[in-house]
Amino acid sequence: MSVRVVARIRPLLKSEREADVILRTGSSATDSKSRHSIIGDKSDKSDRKLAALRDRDNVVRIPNPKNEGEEYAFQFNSVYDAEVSQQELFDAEVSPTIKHLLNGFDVTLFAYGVTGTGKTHTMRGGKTLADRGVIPRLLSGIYRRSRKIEKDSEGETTVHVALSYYEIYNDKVYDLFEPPEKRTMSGLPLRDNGGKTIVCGLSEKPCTTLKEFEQLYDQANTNRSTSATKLNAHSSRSHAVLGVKVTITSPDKVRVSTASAIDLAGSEDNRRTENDKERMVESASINKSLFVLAQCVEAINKKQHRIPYRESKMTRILSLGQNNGLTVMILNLAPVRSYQLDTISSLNVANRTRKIEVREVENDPMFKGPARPSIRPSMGTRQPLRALTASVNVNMPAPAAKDSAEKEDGKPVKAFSVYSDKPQPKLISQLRKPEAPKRTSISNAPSGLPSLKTARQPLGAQPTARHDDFSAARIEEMVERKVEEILAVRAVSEQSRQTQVHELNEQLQKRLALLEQRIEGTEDARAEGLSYLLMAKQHQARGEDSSALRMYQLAAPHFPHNEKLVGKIAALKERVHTKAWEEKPHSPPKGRLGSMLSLKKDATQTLGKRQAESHEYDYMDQTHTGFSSDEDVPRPRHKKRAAAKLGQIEEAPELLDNEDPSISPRTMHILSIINSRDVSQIKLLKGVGAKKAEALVDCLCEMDQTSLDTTDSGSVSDQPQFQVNSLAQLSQLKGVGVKTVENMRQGVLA
Ligand SMILES: Nc1ncnc2c1ncn2[C@@H]1O[C@H](COP(=O)(O)OP(=O)(O)OP(=O)(O)O)[C@@H](O)[C@H]1O
Repeated sequence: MSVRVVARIRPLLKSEREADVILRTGSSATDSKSRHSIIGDKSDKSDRKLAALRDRDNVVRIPNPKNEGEEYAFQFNSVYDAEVSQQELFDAEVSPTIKHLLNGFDVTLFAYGVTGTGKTHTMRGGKTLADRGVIPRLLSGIYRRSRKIEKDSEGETTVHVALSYYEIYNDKVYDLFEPPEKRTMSGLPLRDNGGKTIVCGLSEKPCTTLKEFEQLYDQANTNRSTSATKLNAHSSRSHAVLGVKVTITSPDKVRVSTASAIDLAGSEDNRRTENDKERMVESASINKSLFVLAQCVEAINKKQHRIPYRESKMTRILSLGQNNGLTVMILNLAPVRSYQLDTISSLNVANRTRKIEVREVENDPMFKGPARPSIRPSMGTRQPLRALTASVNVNMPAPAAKDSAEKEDGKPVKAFSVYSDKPQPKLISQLRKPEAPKRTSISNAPSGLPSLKTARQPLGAQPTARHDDFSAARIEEMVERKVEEILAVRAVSEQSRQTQVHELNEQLQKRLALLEQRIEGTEDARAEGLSYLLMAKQHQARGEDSSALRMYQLAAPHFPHNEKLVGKIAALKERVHTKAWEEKPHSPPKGRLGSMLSLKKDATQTLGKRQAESHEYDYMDQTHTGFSSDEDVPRPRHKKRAAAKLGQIEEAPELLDNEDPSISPRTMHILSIINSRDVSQIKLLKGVGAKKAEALVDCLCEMDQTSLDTTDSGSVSDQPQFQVNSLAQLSQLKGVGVKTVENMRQGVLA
């Protein structure tokens, strides 16, 4: 069966003019009668009312906005014009569904249309009896019919009505039976339950009379989000869903069915509403959900694989085409031109909705088992398994219980049940559905329903009827047990998951720290390497090839696999050797610091250069602080000054012999000045002065002489033999101390 779509055209409002009416109903051409059928004429009112109801053509016509001479025609299951009353609409469209509802079918009634077209008027209506809308009339009809069923069954069957009422506002679900202060930001969540969408945490109010309903409904409607817009003084800003759950309990079965009455919010053209910011947000949400609804309708029509129900809460709840039972869509229309485009759009959606097929399936009834004598009083006083089994056995006829408890050989059978994962009969409140023959025999029993209990008693003794012996308490017990087990397993797995996550986090942190260290280390090393390169270039620019070579060599480990650098070092080495070979006839081979001693002798030039170098070192300090921590800077441990005796230098042979490969550029600079034996340069070092410089040079010359005496090469050289290789060694020279060396260093830094 397809969705039933009926169109209802509202009368003109006070602000609207008859001249603007563009909608027509009926099959005839643009005659005055059909126009009248919309706007109303009190003279032959009742005749036209009937004509409208009997208008089997059921067509709504609207002119093409681009060509007034052309008309679009939309056919629906019924069309109701402005003269049709609330009572007539209800009698024709809603009343017949009540019978289905009480027979176990779900019923969905929803009003769809542009804002201000009469959806709320249709669903809720006004306060007077005549103005009451579909919803109060539906409830009235349900109660009336329920009383009849109860009366006809002489009290054997009872009908219970419970209500839920919620709104979908800005795509969030709020319980309308709860005051707005109790709302949470996120609203109530939705869950899928056996193909139906349910709202979690929704309150359900039992409602036994129409009066009670009216109170509850009126109160709840004060919680609904409505506001005045330019198009409707009482515009609904949300979709409101009233759920009427009807539970019919007869001696053998329980039937539950639900009627959903939905007053959708209307689509809005915000060029016309002049909505403020808040209204615009609401409007966007309303329009979006209605757009999704239209998309769902289109997708169903086109038999697409994916229907975008889940893109809005409203479509998810409405589940058009997925819900079972009966669905009636009331398309509300305004007859005037200002609504023309929106009306055409609504007519299109409704027209497509008409083609949606819904399964006319009744809800499964829940059949009741034999009545149990007692229900377990509370969860706290849970009985042990054996005792429980005994309580189950209470339901068995005594001889049968005895028979089954003892085998022929006298051995008692197991007095407990084995729980298994095999499919069990339906649990919780839904009791097992008996096999067809049993149902037939029950329904055919002349004595009617009261005979059921006695008719079923003997079944307990049959081997196949073992499951019938589950009492409600037993079933509840089993469910609780299972739930507890599942929860325990979940708790354990959640705990272990959290531990895993924690461990993983720690590991991740460690790895991150390592990576950071590695990156930082690489950066530092690279900066150091770059400083060496810079210094090398400066030395080379000044023609100090040996110093440049040394700097390049120091830089090399920081740039492994750098072929350019390797090539540069090789070329420089070559050049230095050639130079040394060329100079050989005039000068002997240089000491370990070789060409470092080739500083220019001109004092002013040297000073300028020294200042320039000092400046460069400053730059290096800023870029690489590692240079300030010279490893060879002696730490002043004692006040005791190193003796300026040659013999005492031998006390620190490692400093002399082991040339530190990581010697810093500043140290190298100081040592090169010292080894130059140039008093004019040395005296410029901080804290040295002329006297100290002369004493230092004397000391060095003395050392040169000594080393000449100790070598047996016999070669005579003008070049100094002894080279100071570290600051530690320098601090041990005559007239120099740790403090002086520190001063020299600071002088270079300053
Ligand atoms: N059949 C009708 N008979 C008399 N008045 C009607 C009818 N339909 C609608 N109206 C009037 O039209 C106005 C707008 O109706 P209503 O508020 O029901 O529109 P709506 O479609 O629910 O709008 P919204 O989507 O903004 O909530 C109201 O004043 C209402 O009384």
